[in-house]
Amino acid sequence: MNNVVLKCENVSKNYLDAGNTVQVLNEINFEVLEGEMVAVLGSSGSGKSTLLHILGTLDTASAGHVYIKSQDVGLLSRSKQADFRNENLGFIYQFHHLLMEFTALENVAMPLLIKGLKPNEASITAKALLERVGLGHRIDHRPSALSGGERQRVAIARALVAEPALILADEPTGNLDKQNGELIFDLLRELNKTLKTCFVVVTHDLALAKKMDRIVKLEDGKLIEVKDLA
Ligand SMILES: Nc1ncnc2c1ncn2[C@@H]1O[C@H](COP(=O)(O)OP(=O)(O)OP(=O)(O)O)[C@@H](O)[C@H]1O
Repeated sequence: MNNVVLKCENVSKNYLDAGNTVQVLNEINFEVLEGEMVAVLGSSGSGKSTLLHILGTLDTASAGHVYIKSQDVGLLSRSKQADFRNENLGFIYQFHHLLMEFTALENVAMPLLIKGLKPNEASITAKALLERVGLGHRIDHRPSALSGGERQRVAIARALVAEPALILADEPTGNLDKQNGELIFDLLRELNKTLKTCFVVVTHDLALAKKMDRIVKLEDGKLIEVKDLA
């Protein structure tokens, strides 16, 4: 039987805007199975980032439940949610929040140190992954000495290094040229195949979406399955 890694049950999100309630997400029901890569499409303002933040426990739903590996994450305290994120989730965001005072290697090693690995082991694993994303020659650089695309690849390596069950990505290849975009997608796909890592990827890039196992689209607060992408 397929394992459900992520499940949204009647998830809604409202914002109060100048005294009016705006419903961005309207009773979303959604499942991601172990080993699935799912693309989330939707026009600007349709709620893609809002949904991704709720799935990643970085924001709370106005109603409904999010289960990750059967845990109702809304029932956890803030500090338990942080532990849960470190243990189970990886994030790839456009504004990647690298730690500016640390090198690329130290940024990527950080999740492993938090997990309790010895510095030497963390460093070896982080270095190998930085080489995989084409940054073997940049490991000792701080983010300020890297280009936007290089920073993006450091952030991707950091999201992947601890081998989380679920990776939430917002335009993961957005800042990259075609060649590096393909390199990153191939790496994500390899991780997906070897470790059955799940991906939920928000993107406007239809070519990237078509490479996923499944495509969904946010429209008028609802999430709909897209069968054929024109
Ligand atoms: N804190 C907030 N307060 C009020 N409204 C908000 C807030 N955050 C988001 N919104 C509104 O919710 C809607 C969805 O925003 P969201 O950022 O999730 O869209 P998106 O699909 O990710 O857009 P884009 O593709 O442009 O990044 C927008 O209309 C936005 O203005």
